Amino acid sequence: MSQPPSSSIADGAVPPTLLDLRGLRVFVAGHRGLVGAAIMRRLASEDCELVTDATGTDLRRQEATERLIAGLKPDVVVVAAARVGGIYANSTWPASFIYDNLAIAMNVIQAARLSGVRKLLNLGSSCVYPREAPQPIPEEALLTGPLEPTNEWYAIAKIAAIRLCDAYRLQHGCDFVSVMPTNLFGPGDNYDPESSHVPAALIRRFHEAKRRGDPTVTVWGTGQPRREFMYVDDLADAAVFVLKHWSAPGIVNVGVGHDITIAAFARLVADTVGYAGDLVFDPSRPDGMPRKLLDGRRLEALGWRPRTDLADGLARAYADFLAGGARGPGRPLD
Ligand SMILES: NC(=O)C1=CN([C@@H]2O[C@H](COP(=O)(O)OP(=O)(O)OC[C@H]3O[C@@H](n4cnc5c(N)ncnc54)[C@H](OP(=O)(O)O)[C@@H]3O)[C@@H](O)[C@H]2O)C=CC1
Ligand SMILES: C[C@H]1O[C@H](OP(=O)(O)OP(=O)(O)OC[C@H]2O[C@@H](n3cnc4c(=O)[nH]c(N)nc43)[C@H](O)[C@@H]2O)[C@@H](O)[C@@H](O)C1=O
Repeated sequence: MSQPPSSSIADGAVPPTLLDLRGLRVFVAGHRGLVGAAIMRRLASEDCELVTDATGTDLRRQEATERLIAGLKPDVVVVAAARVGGIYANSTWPASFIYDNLAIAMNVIQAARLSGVRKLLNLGSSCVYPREAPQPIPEEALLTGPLEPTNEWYAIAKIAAIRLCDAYRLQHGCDFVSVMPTNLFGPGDNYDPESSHVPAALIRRFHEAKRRGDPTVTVWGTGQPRREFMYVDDLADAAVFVLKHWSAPGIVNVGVGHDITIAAFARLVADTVGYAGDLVFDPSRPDGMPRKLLDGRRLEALGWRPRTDLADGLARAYADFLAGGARGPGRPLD
């Protein structure tokens, strides 16, 4: 398992601390997920008390969620619990993606207010932006156009969560903030072929093809879409940075500042895994959003930078996969 970055702030560029985490009780909802586990690793180097839900409460249930959070009495909540999946899962199970994510956001945010939580960090996603948003995508592009159809249902739930945080700030004075990370990958990812995102899907597919000696591997879509990929421990570092140094309505993008075609990304994953065969593209599979590069200047202006290079991050993710770190598809659909 890779170590989280200790700090990514250049000397002399540290902005004022708005929240001192020392001695605070921090509840990470979804602490076993890709993002939640990375945030737990990062918070381990802060002098705070980590509290988790050992019982696996279904956060879609309002009363159970309110009971849980009232009992845990956290000062800070990170909402990393969500129904998450790649392009196939999002387009195949729209009801689960909109319902689960609306319910989790609504319940956790309300329970946090009721129990007097001092700060809440809501995890959104770059998929909240319109399909035809300008590139790189500034935060101001939110709600300016139609969404990408392959993840519209999920995006609507994620946008509702952003607006919940803003509404609670307006009406109740709650310090609830939202970050929009780009596509993530890293230790403990979901490697299920149906519900995974492209990094985990391709790591597994190339690994299995190498083991079997397959001459070709199929990559979904045309290979032409562009994506921006961030190693999840960098996102975790940004999340803790935002908790400490950001307090405002609206959203903050978290990206790496450059993107890559899926074709080039697939070749990089093949090289990481040591697969030397050919790639075959399957255009019968959806490409999804043509491009999704975030404008990260808002966070950059505060002094935060990512630190993990894509090839290095992929090597760490593959090492974790080989060491048995892969997670399954998560909670069943109902
Ligand atoms: N992965 C990515 O590329 C990106 C992720 N994000 C955002 O980060 C957040 C976390 O995503 P990620 O870590 O990848 O997702 P994962 O699927 O890896 O983890 C999701 C977590 O949510 C928990 N969970 C799901 N449903 C429920 C429920 N009904 N009640 C309680 N807990 C639940 C899971 O619990 P359990 O472990 O018990 O199953 C799991 O711990 C999401 O908001 C997502 O939008 C944003 C951009 C990119
Ligand atoms: C983070 C973001 O992620 C999701 O959006 P997405 O960026 O389209 O996610 P993806 O990782 O599944 O695909 C990226 C690209 O890669 C191509 N691709 C090739 N081969 C495989 C493949 O084998 N699996 C997958 N999943 N994609 C593949 C695929 O066709 C597409 O062009 C949202 O639904 C939503 O969950 C969200 O928030």
